[in-house]
Amino acid sequence: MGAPLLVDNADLSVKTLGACRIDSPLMPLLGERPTTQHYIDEADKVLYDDTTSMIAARQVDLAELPGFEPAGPRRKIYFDPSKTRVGIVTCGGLCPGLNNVIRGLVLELTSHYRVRRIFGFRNGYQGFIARYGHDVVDLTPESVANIDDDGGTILGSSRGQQDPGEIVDCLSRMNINILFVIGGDGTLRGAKEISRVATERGEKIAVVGIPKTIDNDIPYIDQSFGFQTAFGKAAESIRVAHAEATSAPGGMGVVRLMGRHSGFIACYATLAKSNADVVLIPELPFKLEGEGGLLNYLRHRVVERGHAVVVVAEGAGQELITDQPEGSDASGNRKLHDVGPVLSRRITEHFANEGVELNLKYIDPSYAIRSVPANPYDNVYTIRLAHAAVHAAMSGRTEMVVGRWRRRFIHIPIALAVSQRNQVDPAGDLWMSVLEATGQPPHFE
Ligand SMILES: Nc1ncnc2c1ncn2[C@@H]1O[C@H](COP(=O)(O)OP(=O)(O)O)[C@@H](O)[C@H]1O
Ligand SMILES: O=P(O)(O)OC[C@H]1O[C@](O)(COP(=O)(O)O)[C@@H](O)[C@@H]1O
Ligand SMILES: [Mg+2]
Repeated sequence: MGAPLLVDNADLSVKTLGACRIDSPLMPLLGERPTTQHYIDEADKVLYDDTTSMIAARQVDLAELPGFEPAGPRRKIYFDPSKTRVGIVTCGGLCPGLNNVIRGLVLELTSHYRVRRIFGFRNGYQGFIARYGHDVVDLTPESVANIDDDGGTILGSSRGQQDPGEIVDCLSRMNINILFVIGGDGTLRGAKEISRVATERGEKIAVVGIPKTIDNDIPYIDQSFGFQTAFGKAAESIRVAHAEATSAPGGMGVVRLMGRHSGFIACYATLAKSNADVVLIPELPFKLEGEGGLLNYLRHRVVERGHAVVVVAEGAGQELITDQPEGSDASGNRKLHDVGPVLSRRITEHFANEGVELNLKYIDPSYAIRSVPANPYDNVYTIRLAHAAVHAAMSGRTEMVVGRWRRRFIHIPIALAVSQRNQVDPAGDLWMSVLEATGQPPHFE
């Protein structure tokens, strides 16, 4: 759940393609400046641990404390901008802000580094594979100027595994030096494979990721881009559910939100509009029946208050559904059972058995929360991530992603970014806030 203390400097060290010998065109902007609370020098580190007890537990000297490499422009870079060719790809499910990242990469590459050739690969990793026949897209400042007005991705996306060898063949044929991958854990595993094959072949290709996850499930990132937009949109459904529930006798709203393995959207959307009575997340199994079960709790709530609102993340309560077939999607992700309708049916049956009036309204806004344009916060966040990714790649960093950790922009090795899943910690302060806001018991058991 939380980040393990076992991480050390070796896990945080970022690979590079070689020595940086070229003066960065950003030198005039950069100059010489020391680390402050608003700026980190490239030679400095961002501490992994951020409490005195965590640092004390290390029992090492200050210089040995594990730290992330800070993001930002380097004074010397690896690639010669005038000869650098760049590819960009978006993979996996949609997330608000994908177009913003594409736009940010293109604008930074062209306006500051004067890179001249940027190719967009269509429909995820399929775009590299000849038999799919997807054209590459020339990306220019003009072509990306206003793409951030729309949700989705102008490049398209896909699931389904592709051969990293064929992907590297394509990159070599096109003389591409830098590949930016925008995607989640699956995409980043793919990116790591691409980087491995390129290295085996002696190809100097920088592979830099901008982590995309609407579920906020990639670790070492305070919050993923698009997440704030998504939970803000999800909160609207909770508001609607509350209005329905309070406007009918025995009113109940059930809102199902995305979140396969991590209940962050459910928690944040609930806190953004504190009128849910119960939040159910994948991290916390719950019981329906019995004195301490969910059904009993909801019935009391409706009898006492006249209404109730339940927010359920899609991965919650999977253990309760045994009569639906198992399956997986094209990328091998397990297909989940649809908990919302099952939960609604069980609530309806329970109220009927107990003779308590119920007016249940079920709302599932799933795709409506991830296909929207980014909000102003995510506009800012995505452009800053894009800037950081371009600086990292031009300096020859590879097999890494950019992220924001404790408000500092940092480089994270892909291996570390996919080493575990970020989840809501039932013993953490986020879940405590949810319990405070809803008044629900810590467990339904
Ligand atoms: N272990 C892996 N190695 C190589 N490619 C992978 C791996 N896991 C997933 N991928 C590929 O990455 C792409 C996106 O993965 P997916 O799981 O659909 O989305 P996300 O990146 O959001 O997790 C797909 O083309 C998928 O086949
Ligand atoms: O229906 P699709 O396109 O396969 O995607 C749906 C799934 O992707 C997710 O949004 C997770 O994707 P990310 O966290 O990688 O963005 C799940 O919450 C959701 O079930
Ligand atoms: Mg994934």
